[in-house]
Amino acid sequence: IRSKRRRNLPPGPAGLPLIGIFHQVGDTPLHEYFSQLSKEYGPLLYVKLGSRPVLVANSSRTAEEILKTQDLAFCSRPPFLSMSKLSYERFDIAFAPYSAYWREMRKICMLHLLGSARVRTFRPIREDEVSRLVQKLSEQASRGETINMTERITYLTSTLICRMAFGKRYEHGSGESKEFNHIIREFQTAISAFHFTDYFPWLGWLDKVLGKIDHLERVYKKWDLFYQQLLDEHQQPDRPKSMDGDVVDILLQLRKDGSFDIPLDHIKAVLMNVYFASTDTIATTIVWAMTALIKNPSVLKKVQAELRALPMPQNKPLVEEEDIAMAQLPYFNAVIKEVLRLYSTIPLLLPREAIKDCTIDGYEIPAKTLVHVNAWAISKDPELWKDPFEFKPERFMGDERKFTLDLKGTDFGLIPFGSGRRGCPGITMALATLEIVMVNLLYLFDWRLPDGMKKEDIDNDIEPGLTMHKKNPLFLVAKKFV
Ligand code: HEM
Repeated sequence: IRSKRRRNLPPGPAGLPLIGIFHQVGDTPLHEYFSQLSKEYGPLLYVKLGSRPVLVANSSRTAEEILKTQDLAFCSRPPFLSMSKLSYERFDIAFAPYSAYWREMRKICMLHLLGSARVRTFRPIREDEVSRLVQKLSEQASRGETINMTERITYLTSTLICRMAFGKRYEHGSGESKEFNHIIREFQTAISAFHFTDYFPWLGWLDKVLGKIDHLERVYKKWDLFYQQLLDEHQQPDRPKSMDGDVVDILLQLRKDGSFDIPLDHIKAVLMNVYFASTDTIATTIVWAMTALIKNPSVLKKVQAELRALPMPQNKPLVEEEDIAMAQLPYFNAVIKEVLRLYSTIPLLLPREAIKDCTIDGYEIPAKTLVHVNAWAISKDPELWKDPFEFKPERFMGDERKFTLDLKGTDFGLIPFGSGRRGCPGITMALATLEIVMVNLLYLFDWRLPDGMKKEDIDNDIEPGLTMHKKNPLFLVAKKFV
């Protein structure tokens, strides 16, 4: 009887039979499209994408309902085709369905890979890579060269994470580095590719006919080989002890101890998460930060003045993490928050799935509904944020409540790392990396636009995908300050 009754679903455009609202989205990024719809239909939106029912939370209150009050009902992930394939059929952390397996994996990773103590042990790698970056930038600065910041920063974060996770370092421009970049790009394209199976299951055969399944299989095989070689290298009996300590070593050691009793394929799935959840997100955030600062010279000047007042020993080539840990940097911290607010690195968080039928605001949400929390729209909500599209770190200064806001998902007006059971477990690693890179870029260099370019020429265009990449590279000119 219940299934025959019309459910009291949240409001939203009716869409067409079979395709829902797919045809209406066009080129508008999904987070912006949902945000526009919510102006008409309210903060809780229900639409169909193909035959898939989708719930979108567009306000801090509805986000809190999903990520906190009813977190347990909404803490699974949908079984999308590419994510499933590339995560070893969801035996990772990020795309795994809610289960005892996922809880155990997440607990082990928090304890051994991503907690503050472990993040501290990777400090020498962070400082070494940042000092290599500083060296490169100094050379380019002395020649007055225009620097492709997007390329530099992407290489930095990729190299950093590769060393921490895999114990590998590829020299910029080397054959190995080019090959690695190539398979990274293939992975990124494959994971965010559109598949009919996900939204139009009855057209799933088209994925096969169009060669999409074969392509996915090829990308999967290449990465499987890469992880297998890593595992083999790490298990060589003659591997020097001095090389121990990367994520592969930690996971293999836990497996040997018996405290992490999982097949090697599942270790590969975790390695995938660690690399792909970190590199792109951190690089993108730094590129947007530099974009915002070059477009807002008074903010750039103010944050540099705060950093340059740090008591630094003479002739030290780098601001180290120790120098930052001891300092009070309220304006710098406000700049980081404002970047994450304005640019929302992962605008719709990672998609969730309702585990069971539940009710929000009196509306019925069926089990298996795909759930998006629109972090981008929430952090532009004019009721929470004055002049929401302006870059104003000052909004986080002073004695307002927002000053103490901590990014960990306790204040639902700003949730760049999500919140609740599935919130980002890598936040400590992310913030430590963002901090050391940004402090050094701003302390050690003055920045300007290439000759003939005005700040109005820098666009905010974005690349479609889970992460909100800046579409066009950012070019800047550096001058060494000290
Ligand atoms: C600026 C950098 C980063 C941003 C903005 C970011 C943001 C996010 C967001 C929004 C989610 C989804 C949260 C949700 O569904 O509520 C997430 C999940 C996740 N992040 Fe991050 N992240 C960053 C860096 C990292 C790093 C450095 C790691 C380390 C490996 C990491 C590992 C993960 C994992 C494993 C998940 C899935 C968690 C789960 O499903 O249980 N992230 N991240």
